[in-house]
Amino acid sequence: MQVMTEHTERDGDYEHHGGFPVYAADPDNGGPHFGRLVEALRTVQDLAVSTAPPPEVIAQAAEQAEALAALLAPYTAPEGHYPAGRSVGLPGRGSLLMLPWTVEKFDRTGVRSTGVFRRYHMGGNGAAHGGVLPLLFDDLFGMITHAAGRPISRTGYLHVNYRKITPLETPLVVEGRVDRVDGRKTFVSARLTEPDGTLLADAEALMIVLLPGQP
Ligand SMILES: CCCCCCCC/C=C\CCCCCCCC(=O)SCCNC(=O)CCNC(=O)[C@H](O)C(C)(C)COP(=O)(O)OP(=O)(O)OC[C@H]1O[C@@H](n2cnc3c(N)ncnc32)[C@H](O)[C@@H]1OP(=O)(O)O
Repeated sequence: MQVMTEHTERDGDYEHHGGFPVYAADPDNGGPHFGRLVEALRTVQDLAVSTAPPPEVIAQAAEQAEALAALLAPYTAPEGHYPAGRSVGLPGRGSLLMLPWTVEKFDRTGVRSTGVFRRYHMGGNGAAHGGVLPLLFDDLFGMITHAAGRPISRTGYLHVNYRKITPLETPLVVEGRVDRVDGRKTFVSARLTEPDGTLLADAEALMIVLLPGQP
């Protein structure tokens, strides 16, 4: 996967990143234990929304969670200086906010990512929550815009068509591309499918290049 490297082909005005801080991928993916920590925390998230332990177990879990928070709290760092979101070799770039998906293709012609929605992402009746699909598409559209060499852009609008119930714990594919560029505007689209091509959802969005200094 090629992300924000010196070799990525870019538009001439690429360096105008609005007011964004300068980010760089973390080549170490947060070091030898970070991926393990993120996966353990994801499993805790899955269990936190799907278990009904007795009060004494909840009390024990609360104590351990509070102890973990106290362990990490002294190490807060400025945006762009922690591995979460920059560990491009980890599912969801090592960010708990992102879906734990793996980028398989990342170039000017588009981005493809594969993964599953987990228990944590459930809405109702065993299906993925409607709100996590825009999250998946929005992050994909950010990557597509980036992979196409466009300057840092923000989402102007994002439209999702929910075509079919999105299952949990089922390998899925999301793939999208730039459809059209018009000045600062990048029109992008993507499809979420099962491996056999069954369409679950599709989306289109407008990504707008930030002006110098724009937040
Ligand atoms: C990381 C480390 C290394 C590893 C890297 C791994 C890969 C990384 C990949 C990726 C990186 C991540 C990159 C970030 C991605 C983030 C994505 C988001 O979710 S952003 C959050 C949600 N979006 C907002 O919060 C925007 C809020 N809105 C705004 O800030 C403004 O509206 C803004 C800047 C988007 C535009 O405002 P104006 O005043 O500059 O521009 P105006 O004139 O309004 O619009 C420009 C053109 O766009 C049209 N336009 C604007 N909004 C529209 C809309 N909603 N519908 C239709 N047209 C719209 C306008 O009509 C105008 O068009 P005409 O030039 O006249 O043709």
